[in-house]
Amino acid sequence: MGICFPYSKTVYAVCFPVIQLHTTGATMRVSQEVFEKAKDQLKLLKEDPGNEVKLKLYALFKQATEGPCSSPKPGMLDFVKKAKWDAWSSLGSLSKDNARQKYVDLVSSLVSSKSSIQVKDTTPDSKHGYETLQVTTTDNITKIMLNRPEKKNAITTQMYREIIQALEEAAKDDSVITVITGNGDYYCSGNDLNNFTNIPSGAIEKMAKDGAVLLENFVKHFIDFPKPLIAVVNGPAVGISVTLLGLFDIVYATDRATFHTPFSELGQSPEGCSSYMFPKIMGLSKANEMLLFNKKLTAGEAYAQGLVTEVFPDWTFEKEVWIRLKAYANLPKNSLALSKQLIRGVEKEKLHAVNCQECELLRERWLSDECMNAIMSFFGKKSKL
Ligand SMILES: CCCCCCC/C=C/C(=O)SCCNC(=O)CCNC(=O)[C@H](O)C(C)(C)COP(=O)(O)OP(=O)(O)OC[C@H]1O[C@@H](n2cnc3c(N)ncnc32)[C@H](O)[C@@H]1OP(=O)(O)O
Repeated sequence: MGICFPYSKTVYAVCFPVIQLHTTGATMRVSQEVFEKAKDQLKLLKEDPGNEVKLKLYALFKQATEGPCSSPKPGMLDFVKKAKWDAWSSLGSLSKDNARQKYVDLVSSLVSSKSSIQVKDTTPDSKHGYETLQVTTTDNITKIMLNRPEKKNAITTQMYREIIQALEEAAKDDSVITVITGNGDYYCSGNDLNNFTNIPSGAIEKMAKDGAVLLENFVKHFIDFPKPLIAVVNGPAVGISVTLLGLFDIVYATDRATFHTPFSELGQSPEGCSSYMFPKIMGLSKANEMLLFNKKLTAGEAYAQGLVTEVFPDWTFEKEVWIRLKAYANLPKNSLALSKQLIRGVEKEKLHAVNCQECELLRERWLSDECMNAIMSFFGKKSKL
C-alpha cells in the first residue's frame, strides 16, 4: 500500500533527487555548491523513489541545514509529520557536514541508478571498522555477530564499546530487525575475566568506576533499542549474555544452548536488568535459583521458564531461524518499531533505575576479596591444566 505524502513545494524539491555529482571522498567536506546542485537535481527525477527514500532525503536535508531535530514530537495520529519527525530525529547528533555528505551520496545514487528508482541491494553489506564483531545488513536484517570464537566470544571492554556502536548504527540504518548471535560453538561466555586482570595497584577503584560507567551505558543501549531485537542463541550462554536476554524481544535457541549466570560463584551480582526482569519473566523462586544459586538451565528449561521463545534442534537451527527472521523482516518497519516501543515504553524508566542500581552494586563487588579471589581462581585453575 502506497502512502500519499502531501509534500509542500519546498519539501518536494528537497525530496526528489537527480544529480550528476562529482563524487567526493567520504571524509571530504561537501561544499555548499555541491549540496545546492544535489538539491536542484532532485527536481529532475522522473520516478518516485518511494516514501522511505523521500523520508531519508527529508531528514538528511533538515539535519544538513538546521542540525539535530529539536522541534516537539507530533502526535501519534499525525502520521506524516510524525514519520518526518521520526526520520529527522533518528539522525541523532549527526553533524551537518556528515548529513550533507550523506544527502549528496544518496542523491547521487538515485541519479546514477538506471531507472531512477533505487534498486535494493540484497548482497550482505558488511560493516568495517569492527575488530570483535562481524556486522552485516541484508534482507532488512542487521546481524551483529560476536566474533571471538577462540575465546568463546567473551566480551572485552573493546567488544562492549563495539556492540554499543553497532546498536547505535543498527538503530538508524534501513534494517527492520536486529539480531545478535555468536560465531563458533558458543553464543557468549560473558564478561571477559581479563577485564579485571593486570590492573596496576592503586588503579582498582578507577577500574571499578570506569567498568560500572561502561556497563551502565552498554545496558542502556539495550533498554533503549528502538527496533525489534532478536537473540539467536547458537550455543551455551554465560553471565551478561544471559541476563541481557530479558531485554530482547524474541530469543531463539539451539537445543545445545545452556544458560548460566554464575554470579555468586564469582563474588559478583546480577546485571543487565535481570534482578528485575528475571523474577518478572520466570517468577521469584526460579529467578533465585539462577541468579543466587548459579543454576545452569538447559534450553528446554529456559523455554519452560519463558526466558527463551522457542528451541530448535541444533541441526536445523540456523536454517529454520533465518527463514523465520527473513519473513519477519518483511513486515512494515515503522509498525514494528512503534509497537515495540509501545510495549517496552511502559517499563523504560524502571529499567533505567534498575540498571543504575545494579551497576552501583557491581562497582562495589568488583573491589571485594570475594570477587578478586574468584577471578584469580578461574585463571589459576587454567594455568594448572
Ligand atoms: C568492564 C565492564 C565489565 C562489565 C562486567 C559485567 C558483569 C558481567 C558478568 C559476567 O558475565 S559473569 C560471567 C563471566 N564468565 C565466566 O565466568 C565464564 C568463564 N569461562 C568458563 O567458565 C569456561 O571458559 C567456559 C565458558 C565454560 C568454556 O569452557 P571450555 O573448557 O569449553 O573452554 P575454555 O578452554 O575454558 O575456553 C577457551 C578459551 O576461552 C577463554 N575464555 C572463555 N571464557 C572466558 C571469559 N569469560 N573470560 C576470559 N577468557 C575466557 C579461556 O580462558 C580459553 O582461553 P585460552 O586458555 O585458550 O587462552
